Amino acid sequence: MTLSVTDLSIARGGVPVLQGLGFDLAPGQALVVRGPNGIGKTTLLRTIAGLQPPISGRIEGAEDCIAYAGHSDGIKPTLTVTENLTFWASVFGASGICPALDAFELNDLSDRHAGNLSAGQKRRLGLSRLLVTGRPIWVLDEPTVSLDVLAVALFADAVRAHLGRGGSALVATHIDLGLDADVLELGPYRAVPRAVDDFDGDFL
Ligand SMILES: Nc1ncnc2c1ncn2[C@@H]1O[C@H](COP(=O)(O)OP(=O)(O)OP(=O)(O)O)[C@@H](O)[C@H]1O
Repeated sequence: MTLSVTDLSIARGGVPVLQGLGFDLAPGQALVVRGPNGIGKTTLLRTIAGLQPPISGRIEGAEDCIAYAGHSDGIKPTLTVTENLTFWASVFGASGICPALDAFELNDLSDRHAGNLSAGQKRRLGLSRLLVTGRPIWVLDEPTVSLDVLAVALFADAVRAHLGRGGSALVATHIDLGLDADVLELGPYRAVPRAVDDFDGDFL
């Protein structure tokens, strides 16, 4: 399934941040979203994941196809690692959790309560959820935060394997993941602030 974004304009907190954005993300493709702090990477990914509406524009091919990993890991702290993955597998109808445990080297932690894991371990658990969703389009917001060098490599391997299976990935990151990826630079799409002259005199 190709994700197709056309003439997209988006806002955060009621303030336009990006406008006129368009791109396609095809099966097997990774697209790295780049831009300085505050330009709208998170806002773009939230919009594509369906967590907020755009101002205007079209997003096609996303419905029931997106697995989103945002800043929050979304883990259930009172459940063990295995119980968390089993819960998500049941939600998404996945047949097993072993590939997820293996890919993120979680087997030794499988009986630990998720709330007692370190930040990087929690992040590995949160990312492992991607593998039990069965969804083809991974939308990932700063996925490597808290990960050490080994875990970053595990994550990059998981993305490569996903692309090899015909999946795709849209990744906002400030680091080089070593992926064979295209780059979507958001600078040219920064929304133009309204000129002071555009405001009604009574408002000012
Ligand atoms: N909850 C919010 N309410 C209002 N404005 C927000 C909110 N969250 C972010 N913003 C603003 O929206 C704009 C876009 O923020 P966003 O988080 O999408 O940027 P980003 O490119 O992901 O930044 P970073 O690289 O720092 O994570 C920024 O100006 C930010 O200050």
